[in-house]
Amino acid sequence: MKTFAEFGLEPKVLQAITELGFEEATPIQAQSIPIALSGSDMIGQAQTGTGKTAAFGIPLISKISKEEDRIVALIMTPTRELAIQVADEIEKLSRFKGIRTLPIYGGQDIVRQIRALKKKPQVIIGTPGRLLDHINRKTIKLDDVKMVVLDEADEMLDMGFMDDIQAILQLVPKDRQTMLFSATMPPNIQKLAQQFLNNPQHVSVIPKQVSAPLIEQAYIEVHERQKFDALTRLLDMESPELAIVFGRTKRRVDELSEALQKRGYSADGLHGDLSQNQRDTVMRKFRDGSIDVLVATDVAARGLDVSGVTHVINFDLPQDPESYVHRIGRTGRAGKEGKAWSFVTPREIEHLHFIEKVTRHRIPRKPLPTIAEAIEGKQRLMAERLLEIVQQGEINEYKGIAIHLLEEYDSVQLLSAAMKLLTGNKNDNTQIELTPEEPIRVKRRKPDIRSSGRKPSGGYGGRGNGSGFYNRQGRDGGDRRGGGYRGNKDGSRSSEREYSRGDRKPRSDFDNNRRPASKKEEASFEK
Ligand SMILES: Nc1ncnc2c1ncn2[C@@H]1O[C@H](COP(=O)(O)OP(=O)(O)OP(=O)(O)O)[C@@H](O)[C@H]1O
Ligand SMILES: [Mg+2]
Repeated sequence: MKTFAEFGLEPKVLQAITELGFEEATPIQAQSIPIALSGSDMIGQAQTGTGKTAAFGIPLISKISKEEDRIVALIMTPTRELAIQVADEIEKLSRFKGIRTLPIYGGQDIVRQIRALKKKPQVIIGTPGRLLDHINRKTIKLDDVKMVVLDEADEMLDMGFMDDIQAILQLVPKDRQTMLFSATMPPNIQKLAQQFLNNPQHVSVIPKQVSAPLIEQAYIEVHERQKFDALTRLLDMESPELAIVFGRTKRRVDELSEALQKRGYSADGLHGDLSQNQRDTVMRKFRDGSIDVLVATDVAARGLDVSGVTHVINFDLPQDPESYVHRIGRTGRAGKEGKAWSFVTPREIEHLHFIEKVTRHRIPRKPLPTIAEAIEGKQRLMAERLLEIVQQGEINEYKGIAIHLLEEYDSVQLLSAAMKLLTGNKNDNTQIELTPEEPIRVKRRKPDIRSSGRKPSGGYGGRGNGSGFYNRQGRDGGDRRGGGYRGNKDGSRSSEREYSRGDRKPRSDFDNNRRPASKKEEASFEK
């Protein structure tokens, strides 16, 4: 293990790293930091939650002078939430050095961004669409950019950002340093790397399994109509500190977060159709713990780092194994443990096996939590909360009435009644009906892709899963977005992607007679 002092970093950067509580460099950091400091281009791959942000962030800020009054570094991320988060981490890393960072993303008032740009930030972190918008308006100039980072590059291409990224990179002076981080290395990423990276060094922390080892995975077999009860029982049984529940569609996320709220859970939803203000508010609440269940589409699958996420629940299975890996990677981060549960309908078992095969990890089956287990979980939580309050003290004003009650009633009875009062805040009788989702099926992949194997090192080797999945044919972003998105900068694309992953039109063979073909649903598929 390497300490950060061994990289020869300046004291102000070291001090910030210490304040962040980082003691040793993670493997991807140990390998990337010296390469990035040397000025070489690089391509990095490592498991979720292993500190890739600091792996490029530390060398990046180390190479910037405080006196600089132009944009010298540009970081691109696929989603707005990620732009904010990465900006935040870079800012923390450079707080003693005093580097100015600015996140730039769609959905935010452009005039406000232009005003912020006048304060001469040195590092810009943004989504490609909005960045290009500023470049075209000449409110962002790239003439002095010396470092470019593409974070979650494969995802950006999947979202249809290839043209924008190419347009941006063409405008950055050629003698820059470029760092590309990507979970997978499909041909379109390789093409991008060939086109824009100069003799890149590959850093691939090759794990035995694709997903982070600290995540305990399990699945529960449920019928579509049992899913909601299964979820509430699971939440009660496990009482997560913070949980992310992934739903397949925006409609699903809306219905589910509303249903959870009705049942008394502190939950809220996140997807690409919400206004930027709503998205920011939900994320802020989740980060500060004022909501403890975040219901989200895949917009939250990549890169998001919220400490305290103890559980990820796939209410609906994702279409792609790679999306599964990213979703569950929202827990089990930075050396902490986490649990990932997936609901699988009987018709999706084959798809689950496919995910197991690609991720090279057997996912054990667990039984549906019983009502008794759910109640027990709730009681345990209440008992914990009671004891916490006892330890905190500050209950003197209740002691008088307590003594008075104890003179007349039995202590066990009194405490039980108090617990009943505490646990009874959830309105379990509210009828909940969710619009059913169609089951996910195994997508037929070209046989040569799955059997191609991968090169463990030195090439575009993927993450070491050995299945060749990470080398599969690229789903070229360019033809995903269709013709009509231009001028509707990156916000709309994130929403398109939410559909393109799993929200296929309902198939005629899916429960046609049970499926209410509501207008809302149809509209949501047409968008
Ligand atoms: N050396 C370190 N020691 C301890 N914690 C660290 C270290 N480096 C980073 N972290 C913390 O680990 C968490 C995960 O880091 P980060 O978000 O960069 O992971 P990632 O590899 O980019 O994950 P993902 O693939 O999901 O994007 C963050 O909270 C970060 O502050
Ligand atoms: Mg990341």
